[in-house]
Amino acid sequence: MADDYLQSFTVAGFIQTTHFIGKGGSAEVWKAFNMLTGSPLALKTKAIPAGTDVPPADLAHEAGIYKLLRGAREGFPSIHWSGVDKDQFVIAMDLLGPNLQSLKYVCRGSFSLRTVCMLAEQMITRLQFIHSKGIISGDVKPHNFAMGIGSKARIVQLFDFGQAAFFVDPATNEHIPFRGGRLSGGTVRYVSVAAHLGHEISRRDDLESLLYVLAELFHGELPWTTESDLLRTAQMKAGKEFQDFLSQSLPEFRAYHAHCASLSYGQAPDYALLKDLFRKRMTTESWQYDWRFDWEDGTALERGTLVPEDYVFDLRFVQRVGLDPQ
Ligand SMILES: Nc1ncnc2c1ncn2[C@@H]1O[C@H](COP(=O)(O)OP(=O)(O)OP(=O)(O)O)[C@@H](O)[C@H]1O
Repeated sequence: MADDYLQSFTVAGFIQTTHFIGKGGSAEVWKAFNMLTGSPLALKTKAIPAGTDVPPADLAHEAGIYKLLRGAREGFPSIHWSGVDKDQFVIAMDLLGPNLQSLKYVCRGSFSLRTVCMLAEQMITRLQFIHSKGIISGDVKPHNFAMGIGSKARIVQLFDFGQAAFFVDPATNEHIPFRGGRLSGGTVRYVSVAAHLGHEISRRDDLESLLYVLAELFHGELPWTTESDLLRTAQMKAGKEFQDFLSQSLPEFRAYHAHCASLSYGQAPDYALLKDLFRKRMTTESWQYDWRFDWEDGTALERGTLVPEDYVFDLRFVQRVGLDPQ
């Protein structure tokens, strides 16, 4: 690992960074630890313009969203500290494990149906929770779901609320009115058809994006690729290409799509109906919700995971180097 990936600075007197993890749209993320407890942390940082102490609006907004999600039983990184420290704004949160995009790679490009059903249960529940707080993600993608670490290693965590928005007006407690002519945020590959059209997005759009994510995790690809331009991607999602794709896909995905298509702009999705689609499949196949996903147990994958069998502790190797008493 290059030296510049090993960087150490302290924040708020009790947090010390150890490594650079990565750079997002506008912020940097660091691996760190709490110097008082030793517990691992991740820091999201953004420089403040010289001579000011005004927090950057986007990161301050994200910190606010995390605070609103504090009541969740599980599934979101906890915030340990946020604020201005020296010349940067910092959010200190739980360190997460690998995201679903990396895990898909480890599983050679796609997940088994059992893993997709178990993921769907947790991912729909995460969206249901943020929606219950009046928040929509606006950027549902495999990179924004990561596994926890340690005792949370089988719990899917939703993170990165850089594009999150409120769909309930705090002044009136009403759903925000529909508007057109909006600039589409999110990630082209997964945004809803309405977002492509510049419509204000709502809860149904998060769930539509999740359908694209689940379908890609299962099939390994979607009809549109990174090469398809914006207009072509929108046409494929709304048109025959996605219909054809669905017709050869799982009945669960077809029913899920039909539900999304039936929702009006301000209507609450039927989360239970969506979860039931995958629960029924788990029951029909006599699969247990043991949360042992493919990356932990690759036996349901045709070609196993990328981790070769030789990594498994091998007694013959121990004998060869003379460590075995016999
Ligand atoms: N709490 C965390 N623990 C571990 N890694 C994290 C954590 N938060 C973010 N990361 C990683 O840091 C990198 C940058 O994170 P960021 O949240 O900015 O994501 P991004 O999706 O790249 O940003 P954007 O969507 O704004 O372009 C990503 O690789 C992300 O997986």
